[in-house]
Order: sequence, then structure tokens, then C-alpha cells
Amino acid sequence: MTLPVTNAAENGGLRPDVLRARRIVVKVGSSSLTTAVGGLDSDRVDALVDVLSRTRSGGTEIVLVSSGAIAAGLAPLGLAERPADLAGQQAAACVGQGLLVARYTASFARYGLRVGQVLLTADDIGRRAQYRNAYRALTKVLSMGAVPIVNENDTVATSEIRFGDNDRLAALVSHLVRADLLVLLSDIDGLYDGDPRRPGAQRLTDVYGQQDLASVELGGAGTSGVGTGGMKTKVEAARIATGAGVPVVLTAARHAADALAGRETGTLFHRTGDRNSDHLLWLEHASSPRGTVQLTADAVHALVQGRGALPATGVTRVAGQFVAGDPVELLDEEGHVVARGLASLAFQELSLLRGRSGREVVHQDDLVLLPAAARAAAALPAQLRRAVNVRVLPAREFASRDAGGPGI
Ligand SMILES: Nc1ncnc2c1ncn2[C@@H]1O[C@H](COP(=O)(O)OP(=O)(O)O)[C@@H](O)[C@H]1O
Ligand SMILES: N[C@@H](CCC(=O)OP(=O)(O)O)C(=O)O
Repeated sequence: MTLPVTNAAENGGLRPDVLRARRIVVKVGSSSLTTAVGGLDSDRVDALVDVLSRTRSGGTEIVLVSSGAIAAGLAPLGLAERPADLAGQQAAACVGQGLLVARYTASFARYGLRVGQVLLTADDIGRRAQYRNAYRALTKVLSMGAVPIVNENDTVATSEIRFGDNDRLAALVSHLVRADLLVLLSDIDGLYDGDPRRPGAQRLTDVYGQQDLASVELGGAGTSGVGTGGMKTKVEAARIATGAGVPVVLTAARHAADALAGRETGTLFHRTGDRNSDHLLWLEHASSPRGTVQLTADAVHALVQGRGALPATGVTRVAGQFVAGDPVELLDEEGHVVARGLASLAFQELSLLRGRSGREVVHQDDLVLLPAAARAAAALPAQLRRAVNVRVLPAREFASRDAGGPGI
């Protein structure tokens, strides 16, 4: 698929993707909200809110995804640094989140704007009903003129149900609210071809796809001590968003005004795909399977070819504990994961019906194919692949999605 590429150089230095945007998700990292000695920096919060409020007053809707709960909770709890353990991080987030939103509430009030707190876990947008609810609530808040402030629900986000980082959360929220643009604000003014502290490191102004990233070195978080994912999670977030049709600007928080005005600051990741089906993006990028369902060779074949629903007759083994609607992994006869899907039946029911009932196990609309199946799918003629809407994921992607540390 060839997508029209928009280039700022042909538009008087302004980025058309940004100028066109009527709904923007802005994500700000902890390192851009805290002082050098830790704790929330009111001046930096106010400076960001100045820019966002002006954009909102100009008629563009803003959803703010803000990190900073853990950082804001450190000083009040007498902690000198970010706790290493999950419980410690959750305690800090629990204290800090209230302070963070209180600070935003006061800051936006200077412009007569209201804010609304939205705390999400991956589970909240993984199920179709919750996904729709989250969409409805967020768009309602926007239509009433308020600014939703989103963060991960850190105190309940165990490793099973967490997004993992707010960069990825912001990419999924962009898709959820059907944003026209995602702006990632950090302490660094864009993506560099290597460690930005290295003399001679060059900033990339435009990224058109994975090929532009082949020789880029992606490092971890900066020296602030409060950032988490570093450039890896931002580039991953950009890949998720652009693949779903949302362009991404990555720049420093101090350049937020330029970025939102469409001026050429930071790095623009051009969109590489079109908006795809709502909950499938979550299945691809954030779901944690609750069980496994092993299939016969025939069932795998039918799956890859997109031949309708998957019946229980094609199931040989079931493991785990899941209820209808939970994400499960579908395995081939050798135990390779061939797909992820949302189970139509609960574990107990499927265990009884496997091998002998035509009842649907996973609906075709609730399914994404993973590398093993993708290899088989890739062998299908392109025309057939399009006809059955087979979604092929690169192997690298599945591996990176499953790599997660213990912290928030
Ligand atoms: N190739 C790169 N280009 C830009 N920054 C990089 C790169 N590799 C690593 N980094 C580091 O990533 C940091 C930003 O990530 P992080 O500290 O997690 O910020 P945030 O709190 O905004 O999420 C930068 O300060 C920079 O030191
Ligand atoms: N949810 C956590 C932030 C997690 C995170 O991704 O932080 P950051 O790398 O600063 O964007 C918090 O509010 O502290």
C-alpha cells in the first residue's frame, strides 16, 4: 500500500498532518514534569498547560496522557528515589496520582478549563464492551469541553493487566479516541540516530517507516531517574500509532508550542497504515493471554485462510483459566502460538466441548494471526490474503511485545 506522504518542506515549513488535526493525544513523560531534585515542578506543569489550553481554545480537542504519578508521590512518602519493587511503585503512584491531577486541575482552571481523570488498565480496553464504554466516556468529556487526563491505573495494574508504559498507552488511546495526531513530549527534542549525548548524534526530522530506523540505536531512559522506557518505548508507540493511521510527533516538552503549531520540531513519524479494527490493536499490542487452546492441523489451516468461525471440533487441548471474552493463545500441533483471539466460550465449557461440537471457539473478527501462522499466510497469494483479511504480524513484533519488566 502506498500512502500519500506529506512533507513540511513543501508547506512553508509547517506540517500538514498537524495543521489538519482536530483531536490530538499529547503524552508527557515524568522527566518533563519533575524538578532536578524530584517532585512535581509546578512551573513545568503550568508551561505545558499554557500551550495545551491555547490549543484547546483554538478548537482542537486535547486528550492528555500524563505520567508522573510515581515521581509526584516520592517526596510526600519520604522516598529519595523511585522504588525498585512494584508494590513500592504502586504506593508512590497511589499518593502521587491525586497530587498530579490536583496540580493539573488548578493549572487548567487558570484558563477556565475543567479536567477529568481517566485511569485505565489494559483490561479496560481489551474487552469490546469496556472499549466502547471508554470511547463513549472520553468523547463525551471532550464534547463537554473538558480535558481528559489519562494515566495507567498503577495501583491495580499488576504485570498481567498492565500496558507497561505510558508511551504504548498513549498510542492505544490515540487509536481508541480516533485521534488525528499523537504528540509524545519528553526531555529530548526528538529521535537521534544514537545516544544523544554522543557528539555528532543527528536528529531525524522524518521517519517514513521501519526502514528509516534500521541503523538507529535506541537507548534506555535518560538521566532524570524518573523516566522509564527510554527511546525504545517511544519508537514502539510510534510504530503502533502510525501503523493504525495516526501520525506521531516526538519532541521535547519545551517545544510543545512549536509542535502543536505544526512547526518543524522534533521527529515526525508519518503514518504507515490505516485505522484498523478497534479491539484488534489491543489484542496485538497489549493483551495478556489467560489460557491456551491447541488446534488440529486442519483448524490451523482454516484459520490462516480465514475460513469463517473456529469450531470446537478443531480443538485438541485447553489450558488456563478463562471466561468468555478473555484473550487466549491459539497453538498449532507443535505448540507454536499461531494467533491470539478473544474466547467465545469459558475454559470449563470448551474443555467439555473440544473435539466434538460445532460451537464457535473464537470469532474470526476477534482474531489476530501471529508469526507461525503469518509464515503460512505469507505463502497465500496476495489476492486471497486481502480477500480473507489475514493480518500478518512481523515475528520481531511478537517477541518485543512479550518482553516486560516487573515494574510499572
Ligand atoms: N536514539 C535516541 N534518541 C533520543 N533519545 C534517546 C535515544 N536513545 C536513548 N535516548 C534517551 O531516552 C530518554 C527519554 O526517555 P525517558 O527518560 O523514558 O523519558 P520520558 O520520561 O519522557 O518517557 C532521553 O533523555 C535520552 O537520553
Ligand atoms: N504510570 C506511571 C508512568 C509510567 C511511564 O511510562 O513513565 P514515563 O516513562 O515517564 O512516561 C506514572 O504515572 O508514574
